[in-house]
Amino acid sequence: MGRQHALLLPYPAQGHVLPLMELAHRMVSHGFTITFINTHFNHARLLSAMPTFCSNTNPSINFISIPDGLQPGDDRNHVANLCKALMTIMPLHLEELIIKMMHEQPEHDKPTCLIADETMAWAFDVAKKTGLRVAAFWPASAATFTSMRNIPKLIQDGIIHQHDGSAKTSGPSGEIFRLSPGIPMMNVNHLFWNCLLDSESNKVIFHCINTNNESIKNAEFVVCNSFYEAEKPVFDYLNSSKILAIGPLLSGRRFGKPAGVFWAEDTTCKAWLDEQDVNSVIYVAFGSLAILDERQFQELALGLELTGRPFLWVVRPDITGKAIIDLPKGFKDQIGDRGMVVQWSPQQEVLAHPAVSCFMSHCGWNSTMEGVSNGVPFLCWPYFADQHLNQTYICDVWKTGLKMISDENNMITKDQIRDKVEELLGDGEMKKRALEMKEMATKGVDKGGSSFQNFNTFVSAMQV
Ligand SMILES: O=c1ccn([C@@H]2O[C@H](COP(=O)(O)OP(=O)(O)O[C@H]3O[C@H](CO)[C@@H](O)[C@H](O)[C@H]3O)[C@@H](O)[C@H]2O)c(=O)[nH]1
Repeated sequence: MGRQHALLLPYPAQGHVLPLMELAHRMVSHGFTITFINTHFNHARLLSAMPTFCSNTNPSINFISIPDGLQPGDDRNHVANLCKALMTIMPLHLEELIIKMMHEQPEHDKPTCLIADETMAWAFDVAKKTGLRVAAFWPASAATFTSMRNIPKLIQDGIIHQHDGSAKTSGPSGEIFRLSPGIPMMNVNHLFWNCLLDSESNKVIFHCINTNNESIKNAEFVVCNSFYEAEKPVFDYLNSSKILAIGPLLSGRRFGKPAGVFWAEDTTCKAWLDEQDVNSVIYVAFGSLAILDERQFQELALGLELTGRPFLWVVRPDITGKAIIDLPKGFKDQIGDRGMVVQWSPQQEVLAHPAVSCFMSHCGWNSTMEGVSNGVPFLCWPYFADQHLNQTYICDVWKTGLKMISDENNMITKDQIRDKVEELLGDGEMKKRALEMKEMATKGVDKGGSSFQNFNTFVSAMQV
């Protein structure tokens, strides 16, 4: 058996690149050579966040890039425009790349398979055409995956409209349904494609998902960054040997360094955490895409001040969508050493630090899995996409967190922030359950665990 050469293609966003890069490192440890295909735009970001990025990486991983179809200066956080551009332009570049590699590389080094993000399912058609084996990577929950695969059923059951996936029956809290007993309740208005900030984007993504539902039939496996024990009813409902839970990929104990981040990590917060009491620090971070309006941003700062507790707050340079970020007047003096603000943290290490007591999060799936695998309870502040459903898992299924709730002015107030922190940290049962989840997650990835075994099944099958 020769050394297998896998092409890995992420959706071009931080929450997708990071876990796929971790998968690349794990595959290398099982004898694969990897070509990791970023967009030109993200490749440049990775290099500017860490100039030694490529040279410091495992020599069995080769980084290359192709165009994403957008122009310089275009907004790449606009999910619908990005997806449209990717689907139109990228297939040609990917096909050209594969054909070139097939021609130019020596026999023992030719690519053998493509593992692409499920949201880039058009790539499976390209791979099939060029004779590569295909697997899909799904970076989020199996519940979200299931909701997308069940679009035909939701249409048939009269839950969503066929033309755009929106709710058929409307009400103040949307229509709530359950796909099958044990699966978390879902709100039609919170389905992934109904939650992308504007109706045009929702429609575009709904159509992408329908196209992907066809292309994914080409994939031999779907490897999912979740673990069986976290979503047992969903995996049982899917009842497919093709869908393999192999997560959590990103925890405190990662294989892969460098991390593959788009912003330089501020590692000074680790020394600051070392000086804090055990189980004392509120960690606040909203992933790579969420935006807070300026009023809400200021209120959050005041809320953290009001808690009187130490906090570590990730304020991404684009968190308010504006070039300049204004903290409330006098905030830094008021806070002194009690709080630390960074632009980007080494999050997996932060969450594994004993000083961290809770995680105020937008509930992106990676952040959710990272909190879970470190036994950290959550304060949930979802923004869009799958994050409401992830909140349902945290608060209603695993019961390891509390929901932050907007008031009539669409604000999460400073008083609520203080009160929810106190409620969460005063609830010993919540922490106990979080530690139980941690134990399950850890067991899953340890030798002999469910994710460990699924990963072995996957790599062995792709090596035949
Ligand atoms: O200061 C920070 C903040 C975040 N992260 C990392 O960045 C990743 C963020 O991923 P995630 O929590 O999933 O959030 P998003 O960046 O918002 O991810 C997008 O992709 C996810 C996977 O599909 C979806 O679940 C989200 O809704 C979607 O917004 C995580 O690994 C974090 O550890 C850092 O390393 N440092």
